[in-house]
Amino acid sequence: MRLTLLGGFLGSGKTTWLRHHLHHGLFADAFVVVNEAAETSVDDALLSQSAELAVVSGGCACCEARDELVALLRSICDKRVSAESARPDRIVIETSGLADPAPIVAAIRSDPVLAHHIVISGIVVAVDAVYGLDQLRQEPLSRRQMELADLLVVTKLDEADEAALTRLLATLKAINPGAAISGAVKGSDVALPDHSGAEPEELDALGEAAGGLPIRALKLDIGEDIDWTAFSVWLSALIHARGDDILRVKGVVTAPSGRLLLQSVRKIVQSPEILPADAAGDDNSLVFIGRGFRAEQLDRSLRHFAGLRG
Ligand SMILES: Nc1nc2c(ncn2[C@@H]2O[C@H](COP(=O)(O)OP(=O)(O)OP(=O)(O)O)[C@@H](O)[C@H]2O)c(=O)[nH]1
Repeated sequence: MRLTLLGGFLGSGKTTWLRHHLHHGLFADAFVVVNEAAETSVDDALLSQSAELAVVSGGCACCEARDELVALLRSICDKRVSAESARPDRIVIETSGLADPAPIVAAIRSDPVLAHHIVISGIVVAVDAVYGLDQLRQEPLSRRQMELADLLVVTKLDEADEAALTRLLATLKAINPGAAISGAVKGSDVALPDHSGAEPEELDALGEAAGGLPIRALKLDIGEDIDWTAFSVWLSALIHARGDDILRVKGVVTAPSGRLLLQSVRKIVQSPEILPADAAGDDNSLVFIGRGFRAEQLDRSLRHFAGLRG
């Protein structure tokens, strides 16, 4: 089986790109494994409509959940052998935004069963056209992900400033000259601008601590009796004020207008997407990923703002 590892930093556009390619043939019939750093079922709610799917949610597949991932891949190999079927012939693993692809590749290659059945055919890394350069400057993990890619997919070209984009492209070329680079808008391939004359950024060496405090994921239950207007004002204000620390928010809420997928990447908030009533997913909890805040602080702030006790 050919295996594609799909990585990229928090909110870089992995799920959007994969969802598009599941619908449009590149990964038709692939078995999809989604790895989430936090327990949120947003990605499987979005992807389960188009693929056979399994979720590894006990942490990042490069560390805490590595054994879980290996066991899952072994079970896919066993089923294929016992069914004497050529399917699936392809696996895609969407890693969490906090995963380093290298230990995942090493875990697959060093397991005798997996090494026998699985060929790693490529590491695809999504790069956010808006925040990619900042992430290269500040986040050691993000830089490592981009350095390891065989294919760098620069996403969100529709949001990017052209000068910053050509600088990002030149910098990607400089840090990973062997990788192919493509562009995407909402998953569809889009031509990249000419960046042959652009100067790459001189990146400083990043120690492991360069990103400051560790990035953590936490889940906030918001309950069912919340005042939705107060909640949405609170969330917008929070992201506006702390969007450099709160790197990613996502979750599903049951609001009066239906089941809504809410998400933001730093200060960019997506318009809520209405999910089918029967799509997978836990409602009324949001996952916040970032640094410099605690669950109790967020909970207290929300309750105070929304006038809730408890
Ligand atoms: N404007 C625009 N928004 C995009 C594009 N691709 C993704 N997004 C938005 O960016 C946000 C994050 O996209 P996802 O595909 O969920 O990113 P991800 O890398 O899977 O996120 P995590 O799994 O949480 O790390 C969502 O709000 C998407 O709708 C794009 O090409 N253009």
